[in-house]
Amino acid sequence: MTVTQSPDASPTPSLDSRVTPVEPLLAPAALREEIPMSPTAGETVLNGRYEIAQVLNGQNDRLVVVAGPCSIHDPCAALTYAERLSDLARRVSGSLVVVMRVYMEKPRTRLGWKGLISDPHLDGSNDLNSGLRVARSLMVDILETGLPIGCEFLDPLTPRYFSDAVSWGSIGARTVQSQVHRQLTSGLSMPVGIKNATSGHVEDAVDAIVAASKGHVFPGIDDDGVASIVSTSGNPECHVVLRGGSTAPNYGPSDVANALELLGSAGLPQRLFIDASHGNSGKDHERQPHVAADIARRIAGGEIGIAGIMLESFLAAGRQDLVLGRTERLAYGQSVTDACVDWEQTTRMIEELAEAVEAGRSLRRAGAEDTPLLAEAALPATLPALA
Ligand SMILES: O=C[C@H](O)[C@H](O)COP(=O)(O)O
Ligand SMILES: C=C(OP(=O)(O)O)C(=O)O
Repeated sequence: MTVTQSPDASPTPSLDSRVTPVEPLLAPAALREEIPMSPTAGETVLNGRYEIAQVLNGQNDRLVVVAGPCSIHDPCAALTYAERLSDLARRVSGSLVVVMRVYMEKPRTRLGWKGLISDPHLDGSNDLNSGLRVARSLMVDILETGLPIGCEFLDPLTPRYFSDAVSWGSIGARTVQSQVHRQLTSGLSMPVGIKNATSGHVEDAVDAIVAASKGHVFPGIDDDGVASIVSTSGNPECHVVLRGGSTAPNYGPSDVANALELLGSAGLPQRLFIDASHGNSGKDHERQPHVAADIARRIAGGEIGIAGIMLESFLAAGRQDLVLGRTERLAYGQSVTDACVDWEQTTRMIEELAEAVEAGRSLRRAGAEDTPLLAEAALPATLPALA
């Protein structure tokens, strides 16, 4: 068969038959210079990382609460939420380390809006350079309220643009088995929660923690955006997040005990987070308070394996459909991805969790022995020295 080629065809016809023009992406260093972090914001990031690591390794008996919208679509509403959460966080700081969920990248089951970095104008124009600017700028503003930030890392290139602003990272249920994400995690500078797979399998998260704890060498970009060979030293601060599965939740005492046993048999610290949303609430926001109340009751009763909880929460309850290009139709402060609990419910849940931590403490103080949250022997040799 003779293949004829048109005169204006690509000089490499086997390349790019499905790629429309490639455009330049701004460089990470240029973005960081354009939107710098103040010393106060930088201190919030480092304090957040330090406090979360201390809770994870049992040196601090508070509970980490990662709360915020399923996704950020409106920076103004997100900042209003941050200001409220920051006040609440200060009030409960004796019992809880509150981190705001600032999710800028959304992994989709099939198709859908992929988050503020991918499509900041919510109109399908996919203006990634603006998306990176809006995302970093909002993160810096949130840090100024004194709140540390948590987010999911989805694209392997984007962390260089904003990971310096993040105190807690997550690898999601859809990417937990991905080698690319495990390599990425091995080089992240903060504690990272690894979700169980959407199937409910916790083993995948344990495998990812082991893989990410070691150093890797892989392709990436440098601060100038140049394709580079990246070498990492491994991340010893990864932990499981139980998020439920497609057929059942996994926040109950036996689910936690099984996950802790899996961690123990892999030589990992026996502490984990629980996501009150997603598979643990069947994506029904009205079930989240029940999940959080159950966890609060168990913490008050002395259960010690739970280091953190995730809540999907925003100003208004529920969710709404996003029609690309029709943002004037959107209700203020309501999620455009998964349904969230509203601000009033969030306050009640966080206060209840703070009381539970205090009750658990009193129980331990009253006990004949002072039960450590994590036995010294269970700490991995690789844990970094905490200043
Ligand atoms: O947390 C958000 C969603 O659960 C996740 O991005 C998947 O969303 P989808 O199933 O609506 O695509
Ligand atoms: C996508 C998320 O969760 P999961 O990976 O558990 O589905 C999320 O927390 O936004």
